Amino acid sequence: MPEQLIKICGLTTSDTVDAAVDAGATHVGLVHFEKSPRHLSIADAAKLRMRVPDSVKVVLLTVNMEPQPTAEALQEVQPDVLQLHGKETPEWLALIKSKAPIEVWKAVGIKDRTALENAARFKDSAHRLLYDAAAGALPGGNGLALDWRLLVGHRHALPWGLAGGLGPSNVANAIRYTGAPLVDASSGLESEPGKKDIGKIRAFCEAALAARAEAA
Ligand SMILES: O=C(O)c1ccccc1N[C@@H]1O[C@H](COP(=O)(O)O)[C@@H](O)[C@H]1O
Repeated sequence: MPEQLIKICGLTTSDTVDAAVDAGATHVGLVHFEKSPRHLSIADAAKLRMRVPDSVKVVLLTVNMEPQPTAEALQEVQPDVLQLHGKETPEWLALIKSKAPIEVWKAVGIKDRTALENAARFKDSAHRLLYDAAAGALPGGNGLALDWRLLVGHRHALPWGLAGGLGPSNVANAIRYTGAPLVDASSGLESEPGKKDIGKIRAFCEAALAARAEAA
């Protein structure tokens, strides 16, 4: 049975990074986007990154950031994965890849079947697609779920993950219903915008791992 991948995103403190690692997250996400309540400076992201053991991957999330500053951020933070959560094109991804050979995930807002099919345009430029609800007030991190029914039976062009409105109470159903190999949550694990709740992080990881074990 493949491992259930779990990404806890928008972590901003040492204790919540440690809690995510201890709870079984396979990926921890650090957001560098000034409009986000989860924004970290590159220097702070680099400091938090140092706490994460090699067994857990660090994902740096940016939104429409130009390739040159992106390359500089990658150099400083040394993440394992770059998650692009804006309107970046396949050409943009290719340019970033030419500057820094790193795993690149493209987040795509899914409002209908056409949007899901169009995500295949990243087939040669991304390593993974992350399906999220179509943008709300922010490009992501809005706690909005996409219509999971769209994913059932879909032939994915790349490895993929499910984001958008996930939390401890719905992640098991999301895994059962869609078979998502990776689940990603941020605002659903907070007590207020930007403040992660350690109890919710633990409950999310436990529910995701139990759902995957049940499917075995
Ligand atoms: O978390 C943010 O503030 C954010 C800002 C800009 C783009 C993406 C952002 N978060 C990512 O959005 C998805 C869904 O989040 P949620 O669970 O619905 O809150 C996830 O990948 C977040 O990391």
